[in-house]
Amino acid sequence: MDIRMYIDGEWVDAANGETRDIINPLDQSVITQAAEGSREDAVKAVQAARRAFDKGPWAATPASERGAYVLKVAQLIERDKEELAELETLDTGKTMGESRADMDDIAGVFHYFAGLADKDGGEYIASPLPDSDSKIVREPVGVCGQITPWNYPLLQAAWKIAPAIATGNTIIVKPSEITPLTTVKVFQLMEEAGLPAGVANLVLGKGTDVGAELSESVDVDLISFTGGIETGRKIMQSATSNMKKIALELGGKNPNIVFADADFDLAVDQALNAAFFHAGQVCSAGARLLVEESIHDDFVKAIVDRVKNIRLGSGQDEETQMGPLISAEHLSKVENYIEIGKQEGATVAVGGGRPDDKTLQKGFFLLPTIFTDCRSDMRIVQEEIFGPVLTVETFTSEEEAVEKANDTVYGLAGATFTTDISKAERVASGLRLGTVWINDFHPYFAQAPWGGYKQSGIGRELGKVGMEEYTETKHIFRNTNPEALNFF
Ligand SMILES: NC(=O)c1ccc[n+]([C@@H]2O[C@H](COP(=O)([O-])OP(=O)(O)OC[C@H]3O[C@@H](n4cnc5c(N)ncnc54)[C@H](O)[C@@H]3O)[C@@H](O)[C@H]2O)c1
Ligand SMILES: C[N+](C)(C)CC=O
Repeated sequence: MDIRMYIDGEWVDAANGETRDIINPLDQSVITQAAEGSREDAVKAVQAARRAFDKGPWAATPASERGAYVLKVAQLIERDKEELAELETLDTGKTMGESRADMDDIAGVFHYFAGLADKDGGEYIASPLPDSDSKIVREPVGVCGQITPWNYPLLQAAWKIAPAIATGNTIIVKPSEITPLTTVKVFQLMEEAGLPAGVANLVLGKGTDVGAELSESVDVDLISFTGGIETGRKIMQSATSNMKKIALELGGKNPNIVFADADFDLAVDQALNAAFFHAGQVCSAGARLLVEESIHDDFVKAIVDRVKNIRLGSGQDEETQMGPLISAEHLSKVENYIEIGKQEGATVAVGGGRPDDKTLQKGFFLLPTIFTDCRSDMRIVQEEIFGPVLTVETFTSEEEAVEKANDTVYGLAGATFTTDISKAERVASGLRLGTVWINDFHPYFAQAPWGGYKQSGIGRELGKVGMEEYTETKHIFRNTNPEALNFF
């Protein structure tokens, strides 16, 4: 597959000719080489997007027509779903089941925003002044930079691309430099759908070059970023160059609260799903288990027994339940956290190292790991590890559970398991999180907003509110009987 950039309707190599090896996390083989863009390429893409917004017809194209383009992209994604899923698995190591679920979500997101594109006709409000009309309309923000991470490469891009182009913006997408494959493929599909030149641009390359250029550029009106908290901080600072709008989807340290009255088997099953789906490399992973003290020992025994049976392997093998981590660098970061946990006095109940299986030695595999005897003040409980590592704490009252769950700088998502629905509703209301699941973990879909409280982010993606992030609100006031005031 030709991994080049798409700028102003043309597929191009990096201006300086640089390329990067794209590594398969399963066995460290080189999948392909990708163009490695620089600031120079980012500047060209911003200029193309600027021209397409300021001079092109895109923003003024009827919303129903823009919606039709977005719908066409959805249909092309559905047509190529299996190929896209295979590419995502190759690039990230996630299982084919996980990749197929991503592709379903991605097609759903394009369908949803295609449908919303022409639904907002503005609104008249009751003007308090006589002889006047007062109308509120929403218009596109302008040129949008969109920076995405490696864990859900295409899904996170789709959440940004679909609402942005549906509302008449022009975009420059910068995927993670280590996982560009599916984003490139979807740009090929957008070209096939007939999107005009300059409306959607793709620049590959490092965050510190391409990403920084997009965040600093005074020609970019909005930056939408999904990634780590420290990168988010830098982007927020760079965005002050022209006070661009920012949307930040950052990390999480997500609590999963299990009460003694929960359906035990369901809660065990979902605690594993929460923590180990995609090897825990999920912003909303339920990495922090809070179990009511009276069932702690039984619960830990049950999850440890099941964790021992999790099948590690190639994402392409339909029997595999957990793939490798994304890179050598990330594996070493997660292993370091396991050492920190031991030094802090937590107990490794299961896992804690790399697998012995000889067939897995070339991949970035780590055994699913559970720490017990954890305290809220430990680094492994407070910091986002972003790997298959679960910490377990206990509580003895509803109030203590909520207090402990809220005791991190993050506020992305979390869950509670109980058969007492009133208790579940009280807990959901007490949690300072953007998403709360009751008796479930992980569901998200195009219709519901996604985003974080506290340091998990700013703004929301998905839902109507996610669409509004890509619009400016304008008040148009018309005096229907103008007369001179003669003040001066
Ligand atoms: N809240 C959410 O919805 C959500 C979803 C997925 C991932 N995440 C978070 O993403 C993180 C993992 O992803 P990652 O390791 O790719 O994150 P990262 O912050 O290292 O990188 C994300 C993107 O930012 C770019 N980047 C890096 N430095 C930059 C800079 N100085 N200026 C501009 N761009 C820069 C990278 O090249 C990449 O494209 C985790 O913290 C995870 O929780 C959050
Ligand atoms: C937003 N989500 C859950 C799809 C991916 C987070 O990493």
